[in-house]
Amino acid sequence: MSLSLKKILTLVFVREPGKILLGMKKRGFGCGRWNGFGGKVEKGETILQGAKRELLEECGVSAKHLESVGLINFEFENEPEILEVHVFQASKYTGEPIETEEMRPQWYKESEIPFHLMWPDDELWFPYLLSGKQFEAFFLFRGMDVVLEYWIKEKGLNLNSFSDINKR
Ligand SMILES: Nc1nc2c([nH]c(=O)n2[C@H]2C[C@H](O)[C@@H](COP(=O)(O)OP(=O)(O)OP(=O)(O)O)O2)c(=O)[nH]1
Repeated sequence: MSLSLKKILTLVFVREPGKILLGMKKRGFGCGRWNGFGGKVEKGETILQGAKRELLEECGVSAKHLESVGLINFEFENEPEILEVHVFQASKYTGEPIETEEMRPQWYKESEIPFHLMWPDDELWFPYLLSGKQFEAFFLFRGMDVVLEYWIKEKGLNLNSFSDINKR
């Protein structure tokens, strides 16, 4: 039996027409990078509940409805654990974003997303998120900065329609 350890995580992007809410991660994993809001799903909660809880905890925004947009598996070279990240977007929400101990939120125009200050894979799948296409993706990292291999496919399409299969 192969031992694959999977950690289930959430990632939520709050959207307004032409704008997206990002947060500067102030501590822990991904510190110093702009990202959506999210974290580990806790025991006893659903993925959706976990996503809403993290969004509220990290920036004070309460999502009325979350739409599922993506599923990304991350592997890190020489590490057994796989991160399964469930990506959502919220366009209906209450509350104004506030800074918390974990995140400093800021609205960005969709045309001015600071990819050079984000996880390097984000630039590759954001086009799907921004154009409202559901997607699945896989990234193999060396450390935190180098993507060794990846694929991205639009959900619902078959293997022949992979939009990217790459080795770098
Ligand atoms: N955009 C983007 N987000 C990522 C990548 N990898 C990755 O784990 N994330 C997200 C998923 C989660 O939202 C977040 C990591 O969660 P976390 O470790 O901060 O979880 P947490 O808040 O429960 O952690 P903790 O500090 O409370 O222990 O980063 C990536 O490559 N790109």
